[in-house]
Amino acid sequence: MDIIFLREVRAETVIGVYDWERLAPQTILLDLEIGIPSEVPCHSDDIGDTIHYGVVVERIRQSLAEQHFLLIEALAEHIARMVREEFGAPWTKVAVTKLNILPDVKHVGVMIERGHRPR
Ligand SMILES: Nc1nc2c(c(=O)[nH]1)N=C([C@H](O)[C@@H](O)CO)CN2
Repeated sequence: MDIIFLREVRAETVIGVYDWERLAPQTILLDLEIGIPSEVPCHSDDIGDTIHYGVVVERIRQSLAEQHFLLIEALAEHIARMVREEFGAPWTKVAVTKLNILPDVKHVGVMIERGHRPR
């Protein structure tokens, strides 16, 4: 399967289980791998045959501005579902990273995989 990847996408969202985290949006980083349904775009050279990564990023940022989660697990699941249901990806891997959350820990995060990844 051919895979589009996006590294360290910055997004603003309200996320966290504690009251102080619900007061204002924080910056998170997203890493995505998105399986593309076919090899057609490699031959057609046509954006209409693939998943437009710019549109994916805009959709995620828009959604996270409107929808808020307590857990990074739930946020990752939301993104994975959008990527699969709205963009037709058969498989995706989503990592969510929170910055400067724990003392003496650079980053914390979660990584999930959803869908089937053919060989
Ligand atoms: N497995 C998780 N553990 C924790 C989460 C989370 O989303 N998943 N969140 C928090 C707090 O929101 C934290 O970011 C602030 O201290 C704690 N543990």
